[in-house]
Formats: sequence, structure tokens, C-alpha cells
Amino acid sequence: MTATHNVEPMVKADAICKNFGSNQVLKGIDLHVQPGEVVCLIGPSGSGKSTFLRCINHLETVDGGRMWVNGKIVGYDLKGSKLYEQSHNDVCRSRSEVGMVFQQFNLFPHMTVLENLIEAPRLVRKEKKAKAVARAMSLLEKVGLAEKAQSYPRQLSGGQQQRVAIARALCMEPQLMLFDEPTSALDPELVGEVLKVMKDLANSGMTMVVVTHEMNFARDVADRVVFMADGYVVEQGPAREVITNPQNERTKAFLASVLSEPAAA
Ligand SMILES: Nc1ncnc2c1ncn2[C@@H]1O[C@H](COP(=O)(O)OP(=O)(O)OP(=O)(O)O)[C@@H](O)[C@H]1O
Repeated sequence: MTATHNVEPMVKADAICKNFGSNQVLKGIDLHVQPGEVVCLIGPSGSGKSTFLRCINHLETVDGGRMWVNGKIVGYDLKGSKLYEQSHNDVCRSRSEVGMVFQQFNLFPHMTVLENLIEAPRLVRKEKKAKAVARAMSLLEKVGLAEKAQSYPRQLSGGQQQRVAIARALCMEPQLMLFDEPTSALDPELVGEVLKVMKDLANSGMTMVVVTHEMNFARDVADRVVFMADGYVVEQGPAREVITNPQNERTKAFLASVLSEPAAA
């Protein structure tokens, strides 16, 4: 929400292509995300939004194009020739600059909330326990769950688990946060509490790329909305403009279909 321009983009994707067998899922995606910018990816099911998000975070290799995150080149180029392959250590280091939140919360069920939060900083960064605990507690305060620190995930609602997952991603002090339909698995009455945490994060200046079907969030919180269909970016622009006055016929049809669905909350 406080995008900085004329500086190195946080995400620079140039002509990203991705195939699963004969299925061409991404057909040349160009997208630059500036530090502090909040970008929502919207589009019909199967258009490649999640795949693109996963390419940003090295969770998928790419079959063409180049991707930079925070100034470092990510992944592969030229169909498996692996010109830009990084060492395992480089991948781990740059992954820790990126926090990712999934549709399913993916918390460790046998660990308490606090243990979920301090695991990665202790393992990856060899951080002292006291420091990891202090940061974890401060993040749990931020997402309104400090009193649940000693609970297990199964004792929390879906909305609370997703707020823990966001706090856990933030524990690694990422430069960029990726959200892959973070509210899709939630009961409608729990969606708002997660969107509120995400809105606070956006207001704090975090760079965010969010795959979502929550059009009100996209309109009110994002700086930019990118509409994808069939592996292409079809339309993009300032969030409110794209959502309220789309120019492309496919964007219009998509928005008409989702906006006519019953409200989530
Ligand atoms: N690991 C995989 N192996 C094979 N095909 C895959 C894999 N992941 C995704 N796909 C295919 O890639 C296409 C795009 O999927 P993706 O999940 O990126 O779309 P999406 O726009 O995020 O959809 P949705 O809104 O339903 O989540 C789909 O046809 C999907 O079946």
C-alpha cells in the first residue's frame, strides 16, 4: 500500500512459461512488483495463478523466462538446461526472504502454536530460543492470538489457524509475502478476521502478492489487480479501476460471475 517506484522491483518476472506435460499453464507472464506494493492475482479456476505464485517462491521450476526476487535470479531457463540454477544453500537463503501462506494452514499438528512459530528461525537461522520466542510472541500479539501460544492447532478455529500460519511466515522476517487463496478453506464467518490481519500487514508496508477470489479485499486493499486467464495476463491496473471498470471482455465476464455469487460474510 506504500509502493516505492524507480527502485529495483521486489519481483521481476519476464516471460515466465510453465508446462505440466503438454499442458501449457503459463504462456509468458511479465509482472514487476515494487517494494511495498500489494498485488492481487485474480482469474478463473485453472488460469495459472497458483502456479505463477509457486514459481516466484522456487516451488516450481520454470520452462522459460526469468524470475528475480529481491534482486536475485530464481530458478531455471531454457527447458531444463538450468542455466540459472542456484545452489541448495542459495535457494534456502532466498526462500527465507519470502513468506508464503497457503489455502490449507499446514501447521505442524504435534507442535504448539509457539513451537510452530519458533521452529524455522531456530533451525534455519540457528537463532537463540529466547530471541525466537520474543519475536514469535510479538507476532502472535499482532494477529491477536498471544493467549493461544501453548494451544495445539487442533484446538483452534480455521481462522485462528490461518492467523498463526501468517504469523509463522512473518517469523522469518520476509521481504515479500505470498498468499495463495488464504481464505478459501474457511467458513464464511471466519474470512473477515484473516483479511483484517492481511490488511494490517499491507498497511505496514509489506510487499504482497495475493491470489484471491475476495474481490472486496482486492478492490479496497490492493494497489494493483492482475487478471489472468489461460496462462496469460489479460488485464491489469489500479485495483479499484480494474474491479469497478474492467476494460477487457473476459475480465468483465469473470467479475460479473464472481460478484454475482453470494457474499462470503
Ligand atoms: N503439479 C501439477 N501437475 C500437473 N498439472 C498441474 C499441477 N499444478 C497445476 N496444474 C495444472 O495447471 C493448471 C493451472 O493450475 P493453477 O492451480 O495454477 O490455476 P489457478 O488459476 O490457481 O486455479 P484455482 O483458482 O482453481 O486455484 C491447471 O490445469 C492444473 O490442473
